[in-house]
Amino acid sequence: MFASSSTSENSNLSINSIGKLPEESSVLVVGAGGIGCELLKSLALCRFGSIGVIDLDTIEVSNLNRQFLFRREHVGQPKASVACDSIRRICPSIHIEPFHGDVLTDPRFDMSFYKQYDLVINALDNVQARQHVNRMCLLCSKPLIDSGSTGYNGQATLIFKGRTQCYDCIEKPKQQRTYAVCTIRNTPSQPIHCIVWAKFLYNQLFGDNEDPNNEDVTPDSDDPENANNELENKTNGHHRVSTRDWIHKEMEEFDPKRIFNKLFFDDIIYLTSMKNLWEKRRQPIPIEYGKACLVKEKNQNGQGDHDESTMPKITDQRIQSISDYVQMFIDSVNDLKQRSDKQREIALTTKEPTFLVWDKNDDADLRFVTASANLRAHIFGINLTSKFDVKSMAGNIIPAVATTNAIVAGITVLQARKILATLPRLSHDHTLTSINHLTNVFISTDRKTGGIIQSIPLEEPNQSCIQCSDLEQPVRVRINMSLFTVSALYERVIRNHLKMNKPDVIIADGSGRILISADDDEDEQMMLKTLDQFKLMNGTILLCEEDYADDTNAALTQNMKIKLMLEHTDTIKDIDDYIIVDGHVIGEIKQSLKRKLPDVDNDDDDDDDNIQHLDDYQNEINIVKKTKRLSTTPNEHNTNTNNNSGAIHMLR
Ligand SMILES: Nc1ncnc2c1ncn2[C@@H]1O[C@H](COP(=O)(O)OP(=O)(O)OP(=O)(O)O)[C@@H](O)[C@H]1O
Ligand SMILES: [Zn+2]
Repeated sequence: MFASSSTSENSNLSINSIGKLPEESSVLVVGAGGIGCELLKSLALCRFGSIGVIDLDTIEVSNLNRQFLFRREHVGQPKASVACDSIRRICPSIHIEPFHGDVLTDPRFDMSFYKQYDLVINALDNVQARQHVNRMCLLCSKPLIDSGSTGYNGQATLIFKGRTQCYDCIEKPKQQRTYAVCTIRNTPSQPIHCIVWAKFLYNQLFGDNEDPNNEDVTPDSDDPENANNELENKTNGHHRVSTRDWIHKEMEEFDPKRIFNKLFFDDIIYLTSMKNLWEKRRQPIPIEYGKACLVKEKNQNGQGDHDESTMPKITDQRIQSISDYVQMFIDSVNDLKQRSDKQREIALTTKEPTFLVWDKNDDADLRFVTASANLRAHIFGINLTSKFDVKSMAGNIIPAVATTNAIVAGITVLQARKILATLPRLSHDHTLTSINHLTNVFISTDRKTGGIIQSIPLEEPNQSCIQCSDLEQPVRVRINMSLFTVSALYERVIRNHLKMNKPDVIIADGSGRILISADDDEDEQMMLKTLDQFKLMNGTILLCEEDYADDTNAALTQNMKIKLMLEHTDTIKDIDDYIIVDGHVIGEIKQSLKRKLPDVDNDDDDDDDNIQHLDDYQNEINIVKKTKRLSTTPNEHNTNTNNNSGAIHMLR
């Protein structure tokens, strides 16, 4: 089926006879959406003996057109369990088990969970979950197939620890386009600018106000284009008031009409006073609530629905009149206000957030963004956008193609069978034999690169990839993420236990986020936050990197890198407790590690016996690469003193 890169590969397929048979194998499928449903059906029909299915979601009407294991009567039920029920009807003898939960955070999905399976398949739709499963499979040495599709393109790529590139080896292109802040706040010229603005507005009214990415929607008076323009005295008393500050006061006696006038009248008047902006642009025209209700046209300039097609359109695909959008704005604001109040109440007694999170599949969320974006577009003389198109643009969606999903799923099952053929039969040793005959498979409509289905040789791991650069296991620390603070992690685990001085702590999720910077002073408030407040989760890997040079004393110089994996457990109830599960410290250590570095509270020297003394290497001037195993004896390091009350248990 594939455009194979060498004929010898085909002959290697005969090793199927000595490899594992599908009926003897267990596969974990993560994601039961578009590809997941196709995949489960194909795995079952190919007689795979045991399948685990993880999905966090429940079934929505919009899934039914392509996720054929689900029917209308299933809407609202968990995808994982309905998918398993449907598969059991096709293959009654199959052993298939659903897991309704988030692969990122659900404590059930720990290393021992992954170890039950011969093979893991990703059928996910987001980078974060894919990265997480990739890391878990590297940790557990499990073969992983990452399947995915975008429109007519797709892939089924193979990941084997230490033998191929992993998911993190290649930097992911930023999926979201970025727009200049001034364009969004002051001078939009395309529908997408208004949609981005409307999503920021949603966050300001109902979302996470502490999220630093939540850009203010108020006119930006620092716009460089408006330099040297005196503002305040030209605004006829319309002062610029930050929407974020304004809304908090306003929420008390909540009036959607006042919000309307602030956004679409007062702020626009202020914008028009920034004269330089409008020298070469059409000036925006403010609208007041009362007058806007009367505008029956689709747009101020007579613009609007340019689609001359005579095809009948479903309601959501139609452009509506301005007065319709005014009504849509008022109604959706009222709906969301009610929901936001309810959410705050729920948050008092649960771990739920206090704010709403925008979701393209939620009708009130979509109505709010459609109405706000179109009212703004009308003011700036920009074409209006239907609710249907807003959903696609705001959700950054490329439509899913059912046929591509079916092809990807078929190829993925073939890939799975080839992998099983490399696993020794009747043995618990999961070491792969030869993988020379395996390839990555891509489906591409770009004909320049070859056939539609292309088979590309596997590549070696990228040595600069954080996951693959060294193959030592990270130090695993078990904590309760909702109790353990950044400060406890830094002081107790990183400085006191791992004996680092002042390392950078980088979140190794591809985002480049730095949790703690060695160069900056510690922000006390931020240090007191718990790890889950930083959206760190079960399985997150932190890279602690220290490049400490003491000019006056070479013995204090150290260059260390330690990978720290966070494992969440609800069973730890004390905010200071943590458990080091096992691991290696990997470091490039100059001279002696048994030192007293400045600023490090070394009162608790209980690790000294385990620190390798490098005195024997004193004459070596070159950096020595050393691996130090932390203790493996349970409770050997159980310290419970007053000044260091965190209980440390060392387990294997
Ligand atoms: N962290 C996660 N844990 C478990 N399942 C996940 C996680 N992230 C995504 N998924 C699941 O992966 C599946 C991906 O399927 P798909 O790409 O078809 O998306 P969808 O949400 O079903 O469809 P659409 O986004 O088009 O509405 C979804 O069912 C989703 O619930
Ligand atoms: Zn890698």
